[in-house]
Amino acid sequence: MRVWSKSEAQYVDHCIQEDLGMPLGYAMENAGHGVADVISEADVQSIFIICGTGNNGGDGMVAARHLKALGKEVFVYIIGDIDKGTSLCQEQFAICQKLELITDSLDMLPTCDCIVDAIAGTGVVGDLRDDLRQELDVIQTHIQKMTYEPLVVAIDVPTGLVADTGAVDPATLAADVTVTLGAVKQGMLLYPGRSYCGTIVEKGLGVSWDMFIEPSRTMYVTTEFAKKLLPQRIPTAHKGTNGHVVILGGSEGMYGAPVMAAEAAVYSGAGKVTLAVPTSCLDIVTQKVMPEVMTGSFGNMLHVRMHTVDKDAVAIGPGLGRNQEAKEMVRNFVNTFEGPLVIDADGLFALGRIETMGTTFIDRERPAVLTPHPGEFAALTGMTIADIEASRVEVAREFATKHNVVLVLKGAPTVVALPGGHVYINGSGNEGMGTGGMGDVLTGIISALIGQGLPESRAAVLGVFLHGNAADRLHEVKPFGFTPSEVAREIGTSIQALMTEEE
Ligand SMILES: NC(=O)C1=CN([C@@H]2O[C@H](COP(=O)(O)OP(=O)(O)OC[C@H]3O[C@@H](n4cnc5c(N)ncnc54)[C@H](OP(=O)(O)O)[C@@H]3O)[C@@H](O)[C@H]2O)[C@@H](O)CC1
Ligand SMILES: Nc1ncnc2c1ncn2[C@@H]1O[C@H](COP(=O)(O)OP(=O)(O)O)[C@@H](O)[C@H]1O
Ligand SMILES: [K+]
Repeated sequence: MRVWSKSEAQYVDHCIQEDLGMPLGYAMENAGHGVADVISEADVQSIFIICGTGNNGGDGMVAARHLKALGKEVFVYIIGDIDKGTSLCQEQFAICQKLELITDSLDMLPTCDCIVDAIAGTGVVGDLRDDLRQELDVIQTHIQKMTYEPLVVAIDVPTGLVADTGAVDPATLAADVTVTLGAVKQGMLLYPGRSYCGTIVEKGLGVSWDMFIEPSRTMYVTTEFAKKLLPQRIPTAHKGTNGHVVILGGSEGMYGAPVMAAEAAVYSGAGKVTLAVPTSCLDIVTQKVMPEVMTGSFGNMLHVRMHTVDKDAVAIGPGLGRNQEAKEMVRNFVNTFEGPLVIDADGLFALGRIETMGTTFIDRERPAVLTPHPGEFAALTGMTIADIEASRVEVAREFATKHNVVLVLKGAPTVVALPGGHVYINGSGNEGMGTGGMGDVLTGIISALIGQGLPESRAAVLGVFLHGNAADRLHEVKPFGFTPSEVAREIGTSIQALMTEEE
């Protein structure tokens, strides 16, 4: 599903008029009609529509007209000075006035079973002004006093949700349904914004927009989308064609991380998996790991090279430790290994600031996959975690393009940014995943998918989705307390569910 930034929404708005010569009112008519369709499908009879004086308010008034025509009781309440509104908004206001839909008080709001937020959409500039905040607070108080819960519908975005970042004004009304126009806005998929949107329904503008903006620059990864990324298995597939994955990790006291990564690779369909650990860890790791995983050890770079030469995917980092020796080993390996590579956890730590790696990543023919959580990404970039979280899509995009890597910036939601500048916002996963080892499992999944022949970009996007989807299945049974290993064991079921998903 395509995701729009605020500037893309505004650019489409511009192109509809300038390039197509189509009056924007046509798009508004479609938008408002779409909103009315959604509301009319809900079991509500009386609708209180709160409109601003921009085009979002215009959409609200178009919806009002359609809902009235469907026999609903409709009230339109305007916030702001209509005389200073956009011409389209004024035009719709004049019609609504003649239809006697306009009310100048909130008195009827508590009698309605649906409240529509058409105050503002992508046109909000800066923080909400205090006068609007006060109006929203009054509306909120009215809603809270109601003896039943009205259906709250937001048009395009809930007013005060920042369309690019997902930041939300304290006065923003939380919606049960957000009818978004053209395409979902980025901030609706990012927290805290995501919690304010309720169910997201996309409605078209009556015109295709993909001739104006790149159709795939930012995508939301849904089940239908992920299904298209699955690897195909030929009937004659054997362990040689399904990829040999090597996990390099482990250190004294950190045996679990590489074991979980290796086992996740097995559960994700790798043909063969070798877990290579420092010599001192070999015995204990061999006892711990499932029998399907082969084990090996390394004491120097030569051993590391022997384990990794000609392999189909190599992941470095889980549980490797942070001592100088480990750090040098990682840097040396990353600087010289040209095969398919995933770097996670202590492997990322060893890189330090990404600039210290010179042109290592830029020179690679196959981009490396880096899987940092925000803390690790902060160490790679020198940014604060707060700044990363405030614009995770844009910082991920910039990093991936600048350094020629597939960046998996983990979190809620995880975003995958590709060297070409495309970003995939993951649509699976849940809060039950916040438990040690969950990232190690993801590393194993992505490595196994690369080993099965998927390009790094596709493996990362699909791997992140499958990881979250497997956890979502466990979450249905228990909200938290499921383990990373259980998530790994669920991957096959997630793949099966994707395969049988209806188009
Ligand atoms: N994409 C498309 O192709 C199409 C898009 N369409 C629709 O157009 C919408 C965008 O419309 P837009 O650009 O007119 O702005 P919009 O969201 O109504 O906001 C303006 C209102 O917000 C207010 N306001 C602003 N800042 C504020 C603040 N800090 N604090 C307080 N108030 C503030 C501002 O008040 P003012 O500052 O003028 O007093 C005014 O009332 C878009 O979301 C979608 O719904 C469809 O109609 C068809 C095709
Ligand atoms: N609230 C959440 N919603 C969705 N995914 C989450 C959430 N919390 C954690 N995750 C996922 O769990 C994984 C945790 O990875 P990481 O922090 O590297 O764990 P570890 O270092 O313990 O292996 C990431 O893939 C992350 O996206
Ligand atoms: K709105």
